[in-house]
Amino acid sequence: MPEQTYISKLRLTNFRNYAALSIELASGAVVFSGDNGAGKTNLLEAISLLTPGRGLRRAPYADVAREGGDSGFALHARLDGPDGPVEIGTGISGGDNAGDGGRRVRINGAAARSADDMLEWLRVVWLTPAMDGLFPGPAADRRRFLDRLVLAIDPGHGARALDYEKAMRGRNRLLTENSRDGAWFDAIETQMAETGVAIAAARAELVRLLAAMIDRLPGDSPFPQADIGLFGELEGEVANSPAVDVEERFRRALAEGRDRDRAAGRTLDGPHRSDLVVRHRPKAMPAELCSTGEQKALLVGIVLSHARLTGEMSGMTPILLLDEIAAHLDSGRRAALFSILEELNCQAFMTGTDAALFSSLKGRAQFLTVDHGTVGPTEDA
Ligand SMILES: Nc1ncnc2c1ncn2[C@@H]1O[C@H](COP(=O)(O)OP(=O)(O)OP(=O)(O)O)[C@@H](O)[C@H]1O
Repeated sequence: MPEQTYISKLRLTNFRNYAALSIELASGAVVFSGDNGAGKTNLLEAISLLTPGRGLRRAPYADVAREGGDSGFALHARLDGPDGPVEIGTGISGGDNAGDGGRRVRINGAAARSADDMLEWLRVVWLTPAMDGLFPGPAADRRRFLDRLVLAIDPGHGARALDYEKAMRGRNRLLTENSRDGAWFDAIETQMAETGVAIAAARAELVRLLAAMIDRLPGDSPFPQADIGLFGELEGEVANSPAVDVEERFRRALAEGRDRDRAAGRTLDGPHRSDLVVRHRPKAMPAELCSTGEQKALLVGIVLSHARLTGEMSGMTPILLLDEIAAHLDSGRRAALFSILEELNCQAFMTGTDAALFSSLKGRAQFLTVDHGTVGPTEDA
């Protein structure tokens, strides 16, 4: 059984529409309700910055800093978990160069080497309305979703992806500059082959483990089982051949593809072109052809299975951010979601304009009302 990790206290300074906020949080379900524009998603965004990356909106930090503030922002969380309380702080300082150097992270008062260090203490996973178009939408969004799923069980994945992108940008520059510097190409392509195959292997492993977890969803679950797979040459090869052989083949393919890629002005093959393929198992239908509600239910099933996997792999329960989760779910599905969340023992933040959608959680959740930069207990909850 993974041990529960949860945020017991959250403090925001100059974060979006919050000038200063300090709230105590319960360990299970937490419901934020309030009018449109009150600041519910902003709270989830703050929590999503407790994991590496730019958070659930992928916004530039300059946009996150409160309008009318000093161009900086800070957030601070107190975590309670198996290792006792941990204090995590992150933000950017104000002034002319706000955010230029990325955001700073402090853990228990000491500067972290990188944002990846936060993964030692907590894993955060989210589902937002922006992800409703994930299946019919562009492959890049599914790749990003997939890579976030990998990161939650394999903290080295972020650095790997950055190294690959950096090398690929270098190669693309050589291509567009029409460079013939073979030694320089060789060096960059070797790096792309190493990191690219590592990325493909990590994705393939995640899909294998997650598929096994999805199989544990009951066949009659309101969140249908998904068949998941990867579309990508490297991901296919790593399943069947030793990584060194795949690396060598990819390195050779890159070298042989230079003229073609030069004509295209960019690298045409590699894990940056792969895709996550999802099918609705009970309907035997590609996910992108399912109804909006069916797609949402599929996605919820994947995210819940992934939460279970993350707990089992990392030994700590992930923190779930479920923005406007009740909107597309009928009351039966909502009740099923709440009981799965309780069984997973995760701290789960849920938002909605109407607290009544969460009424079956009365007495089992913390209800907070958000009102233009303030947060207080919801009356009648
Ligand atoms: N940098 C910023 N400084 C001040 N206010 C901001 C900043 N960025 C966004 N806001 C404000 O935050 C509010 C949006 O908050 P948020 O998206 O959290 O709303 P919400 O409660 O989730 O609403 P909805 O129910 O419509 O999704 C808007 O009023 C917006 O103007």
